[in-house]
Amino acid sequence: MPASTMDKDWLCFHPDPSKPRFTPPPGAVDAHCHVFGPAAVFPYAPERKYTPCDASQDQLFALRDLLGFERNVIVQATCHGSDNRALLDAIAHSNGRARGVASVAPDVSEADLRRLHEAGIRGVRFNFLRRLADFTPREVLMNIAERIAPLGWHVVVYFEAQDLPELWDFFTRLPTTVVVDHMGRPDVTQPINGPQFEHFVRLMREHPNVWSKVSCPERMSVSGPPAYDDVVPFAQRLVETFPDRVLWGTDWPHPNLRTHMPDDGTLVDMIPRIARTAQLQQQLLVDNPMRLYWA
Ligand SMILES: O=C(O)c1cc(C(=O)O)oc(=O)c1
Repeated sequence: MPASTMDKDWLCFHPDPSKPRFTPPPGAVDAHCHVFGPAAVFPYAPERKYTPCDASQDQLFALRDLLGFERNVIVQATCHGSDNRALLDAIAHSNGRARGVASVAPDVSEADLRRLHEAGIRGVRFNFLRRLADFTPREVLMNIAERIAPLGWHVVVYFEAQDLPELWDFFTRLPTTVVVDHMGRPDVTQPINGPQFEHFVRLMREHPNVWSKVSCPERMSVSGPPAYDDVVPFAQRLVETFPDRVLWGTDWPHPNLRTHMPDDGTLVDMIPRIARTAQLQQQLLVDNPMRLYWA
């Protein structure tokens, strides 16, 4: 099978997203999105767990403009492993309007880290979902975290809520800002004040270096599109409790969705439901991501 043949059941991103009704504030940042390939130029990693459709930097930048955003934070997708070339090329062609979160190999050199910084990388991503990445020992990850800390970078962590108890000690020992992808993937059929989500809120309350992305309703919702009503209270609670430690992103091109592909315009229209004042929207979309990525 050629390297670029996408998985049989792969859903490609929405071909024609709507223009949102909500207008983001000037300078808004889509702080979680990816590029895939194109594989002919930037091949997918041999150790990848999925083969997606190509989703290029030009398509990402066109979406950014359609949605009314000014900047992107591009997060290394697991299908590219620790080969960050597609990500770096996208940042290089963004006219200063993109920064990135990379994946790095344990033996990455100091010189490589400095080059990544020059190229616009401001964090590394650790993935704890076995369907996406192979297990890496905690001490190996801790060593990477200790080496990126002096650069002022942060660690982005992706895990599912049921794994937080086991990961708690590791997360709370990290020497950097820690940014949690997709609210720590709560089971939104459980109560908002039930033990699972309370545990995550406690992590953020007790550890002021922990931030959360209030992203990916399309992944968590059981009630489904276009409103994703069941996810709203979870995101709203984090935005209102920790207004200076939340980020928002589209998650375009939405890897591994199986049931439907969201209209990205609809996702943007959820923002005023989760950040209900102009002040909260300004923090979520502009002030917080600018502090973390463009300071
Ligand atoms: O849930 C996922 O499948 C997923 C995958 C990736 C990735 O492969 O990098 O990134 C995400 O933010 C979410």
